[in-house]
Amino acid sequence: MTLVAGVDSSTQACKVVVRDAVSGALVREGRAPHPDGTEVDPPAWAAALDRALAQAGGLDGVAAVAVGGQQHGMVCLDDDGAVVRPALLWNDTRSAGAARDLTAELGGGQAWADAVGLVPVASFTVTKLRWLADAEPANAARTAAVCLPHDWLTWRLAGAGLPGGPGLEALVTDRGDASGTGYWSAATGEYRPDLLERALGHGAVVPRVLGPAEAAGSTPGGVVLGPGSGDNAAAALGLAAEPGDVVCSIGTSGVVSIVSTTPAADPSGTVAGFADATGNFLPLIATLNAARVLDATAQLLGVDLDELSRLALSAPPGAGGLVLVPYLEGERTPDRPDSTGALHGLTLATADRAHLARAAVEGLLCGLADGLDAVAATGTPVRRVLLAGGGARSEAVRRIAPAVLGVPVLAPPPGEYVADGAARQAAWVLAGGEAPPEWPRPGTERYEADPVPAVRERYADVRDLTAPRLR
Ligand SMILES: Nc1ncnc2c1ncn2[C@@H]1O[C@H](COP(=O)(O)OP(=O)(O)O)[C@@H](O)[C@H]1O
Ligand SMILES: O=C(CO)[C@@H](O)[C@H](O)COP(=O)(O)O
Repeated sequence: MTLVAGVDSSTQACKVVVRDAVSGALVREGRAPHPDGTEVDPPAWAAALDRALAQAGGLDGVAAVAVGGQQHGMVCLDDDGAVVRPALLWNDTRSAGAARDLTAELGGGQAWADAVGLVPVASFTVTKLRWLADAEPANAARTAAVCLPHDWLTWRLAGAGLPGGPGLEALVTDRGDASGTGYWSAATGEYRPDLLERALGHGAVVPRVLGPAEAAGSTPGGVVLGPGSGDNAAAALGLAAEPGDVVCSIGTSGVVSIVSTTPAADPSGTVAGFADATGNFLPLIATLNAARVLDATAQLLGVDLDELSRLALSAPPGAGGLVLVPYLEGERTPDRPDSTGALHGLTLATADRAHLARAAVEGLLCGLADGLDAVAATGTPVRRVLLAGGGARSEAVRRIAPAVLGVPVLAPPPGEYVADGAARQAAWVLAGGEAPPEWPRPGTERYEADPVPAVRERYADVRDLTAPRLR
């Protein structure tokens, strides 16, 4: 049996799956938590990967491994390959001002959409580089190379950091993750070094962009490395999503993405024109507030997530007019980095646990419903909507989603689809060929509900009525 491993180095944890390269059958798995916060020292990811791999039985007998990872995080390296400062993650909003500056400097959203298929918001790497240049010029000056979390972990697996290990020139990435930097275009397949230099103040080494099944070298032990990808592109691969398939992921981020054969370039900045991990495209919207809205509401109510789900399902659709605007981390879509969450519509009748639980689920889903409208407007007809991410383990989310989104949703069994996608990519690198190996598609359970447009209408009325964050 030939084994392959897939890694998901996501916001909250590192997950590893080891699968049979031919059948895709799960053989072993492991996971380890990541530190909290929106700034993380990359060695903490390497330590979590080591722990998760050890729990999964290590790479013994594994022929190939690939890494999927949270997108956009800014990993700056000096000439010797040492990390310059802790990485700013995708959900760190301190670069919101830099995003506004960069957008204005290039002449607005249309110019950025034309250049790289996206308009800067605080999540994208390019804005973090400008923040670094403005706030920490000495660190910006020391930065010789810039890469992303999955690129850095792949490079470490190749032996970087070990005596005689590879240098900066060996950094590699893939189309999926490169397309989230703001200085690589999914439409042209080319870097825009001028945009990186505009942000950072000088040029820097960037990872070579590999093809979807191109080997990224090997570990010192001889395990073949796949190019890896951003977590959303890897999830699409793990779910075997095809053009027209929408993946709605409820993890730390809320994501709605659609596999498409054509690149997207939305000058409003709502939809980011990313690439996928197979050679296609992945227009995507992301929110900063998804599963953790459920975590926070459960904590507020002093219940676990199963009880939160039960409470939410016991309240009526629309929660009697109670609306939770879920901007607990600020927000990216819509672009409100300085906003906070809010509760509207409190009455004696709605001031109870069940209504609040329902409002939390509906609030996060309303953000994703706006996202579904936006990705559907990019022109690729929506074939089906798949639910993924840790938050999809909530029965309330699965049952309320079709009412808020207005379409039936398909829920695959709970699983680690990002890590699965990375493992499938590793198997593809071994097998070669034009398409990834055919592994059995995850079965899905279909959830349907009568659409309740009033939920989104009331949400739209109040979502901008929030207080600014205290800085
Ligand atoms: N049964 C459940 N109900 C609701 N949320 C859940 C459930 N199980 C896990 N989660 C949530 O899923 C989130 C983690 O999801 P995951 O997709 O792994 O996140 P990430 O990829 O961002 O690290 C956590 O916030 C966790 O509370
Ligand atoms: O910023 C984005 C997508 O643009 C996020 O989706 C990150 O990629 C983090 O993903 P999770 O850890 O929440 O899965």
